[in-house]
Amino acid sequence: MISVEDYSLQVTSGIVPLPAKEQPLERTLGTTLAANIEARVAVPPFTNSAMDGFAVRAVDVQGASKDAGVTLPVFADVAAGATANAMTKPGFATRIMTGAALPEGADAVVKVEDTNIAPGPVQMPDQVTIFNPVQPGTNVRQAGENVAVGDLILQAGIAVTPQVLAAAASVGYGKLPVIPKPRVAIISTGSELKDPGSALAHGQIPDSNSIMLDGLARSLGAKVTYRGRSGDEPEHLEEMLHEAGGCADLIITSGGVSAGAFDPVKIVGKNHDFSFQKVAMQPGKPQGHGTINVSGRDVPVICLPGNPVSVYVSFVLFVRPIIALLGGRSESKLQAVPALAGTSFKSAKNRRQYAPVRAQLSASGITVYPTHAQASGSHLIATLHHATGLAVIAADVDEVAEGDLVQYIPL
Ligand SMILES: Nc1nc2c(c(=O)[nH]1)N[C@H]1C(S)=C(S)[C@@H](COP(=O)(O)OP(=O)(O)OC[C@H]3O[C@@H](n4cnc5c(N)ncnc54)[C@H](O)[C@@H]3O)O[C@H]1N2
Ligand code: MOO
Repeated sequence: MISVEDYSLQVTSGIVPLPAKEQPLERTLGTTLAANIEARVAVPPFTNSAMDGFAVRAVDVQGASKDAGVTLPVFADVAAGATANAMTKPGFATRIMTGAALPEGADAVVKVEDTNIAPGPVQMPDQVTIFNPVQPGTNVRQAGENVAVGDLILQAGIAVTPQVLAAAASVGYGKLPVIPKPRVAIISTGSELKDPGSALAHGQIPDSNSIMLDGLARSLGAKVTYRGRSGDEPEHLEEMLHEAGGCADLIITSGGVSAGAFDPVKIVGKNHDFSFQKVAMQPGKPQGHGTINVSGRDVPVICLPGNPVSVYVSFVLFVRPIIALLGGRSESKLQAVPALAGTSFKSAKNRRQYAPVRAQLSASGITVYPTHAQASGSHLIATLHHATGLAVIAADVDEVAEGDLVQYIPL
C-alpha cells in the first residue's frame, strides 16, 4: 500500500493552472486573478463633497455661530455627476450634493442642516445663512485619498470575490485577466445505480455519488460541465470518457476500482495506462488516476472508489488539491488540530482512518463523535451530513477509547 501523502503527490504532479483569459467583470466571480492590477483611476477620482450642503471658503464662514449666522450669496448649483468644472468666488457659497466635484476656489462644505435652508428638494436659494464655522477640508473627500493612479490594488493569485470586483471597477477596469473556473466531468459507474427518487428493484441503489461530487466540485468554484452514468460495459465508459474529455479539464469517476469482476474503470483505465493503487487509508483504499487524450489534449482522470463515504474522503484528500491547482490557487494543506474522542470506536487495521465526526466545542477543547456507531464504514452515506470534519486515526491504532487524543480536520 502507498501512503496518502505519496499518492497525493502522484495525482497532483503535472497539474498546472489553466491558461489565463481576459473576462468581463460579470464573468469572473469565483475565479483566480491572473495578474497584478494597478489603479488606472484614483479613488476618489476627483475631490468631492461628503455631504449635501454648500461649498465655501472656510475663511468666509469663520465667524459663524448658532446665534450669529454668516450670510453668503449662492453662486451656483453642483449636482453629483455634473461634469463641467464648477468654480466659486471668494465671499460666495455654491450649493453642492454628496459626491459632486468641489468647485474650484472652495475648500470646505457646510452641510445643509447647519444652514437656514431646508434639507431636501428645494429650489436653489439666492443666499444662505451659515450657523457653523468649518475648517479647510471639512466634509471634503480628497482625490486619491483612498488610492492613487498606479497603486497596486489586487495581487495575482487572489480569489475574485464581490469586494475584489468592486475594487477593480472602482479603479477603472471592466475586464480582468483570470484563471477560469476548472470544468469538471463526473461519471458514476455501476449497473446497480438508479436516478435518485426513482423506483428501485431488489439489488439496485440510488446514485448518490454523482450529486455529491457535483456539489463538492461546485463548492470549490469548479463548473460541472458533464454528468453521466456508465453501466458495466467498458465500451460505454470509453465513449463517455471521450465525450467528457471534450468539455472538461478534469474527469472524476466513481466505482469499479477494487477487485470486482466487472469493473469497467479498470479495464478501460488499463488501456490508457492509468495507475491503480491501494492507498493506506480507510475509507478510500482503492484509487486510480491517469489521463485521457481527447483532441490532442491530455485530460486528467481521477478514479475514486464507489463507496460514497470513500468518495467524500477521497475528494477531500485528492480531488480538492487538483481543482485548486487547475484554478490557479495554491493548494491549501488540510490543517488538523488535537481533539478528544467523545466515545469509543473501532478503527481500521494497518490503514490510517479518516472517520467522519461531529465536533463539539467547549472550554476544555474539541470533542469529536463519529457520525455513526460504525465510525468510518464507507457505505454510511445517510449520516455523513452530520460530520463537521474528519478524525484522523493513526494506522497502528485499532481501537479508539473515549477520551483518547485524536487529530481533527475541520471541513
Ligand atoms: N475483494 C475485495 N473487495 C473489495 C476490496 C478489496 O480490496 N478486495 N476493497 C473494498 C473497498 S475498501 C472499497 S472502498 C470498495 C470499492 O469498490 P469499487 O470502487 O470497485 O466500487 P463498486 O464496487 O462499484 O461499489 C462499491 C459500493 O459503492 C456503491 N456505489 C457505487 N457507486 C455508487 C454511486 N454512484 N452512488 C451510491 N453508491 C454507489 C456500490 O453499490 C457498492 O456498494 O471495494 C471493496 N471491495
Ligand atoms: O477503503 Mo474502502 O473505502 O474501506 O471502504
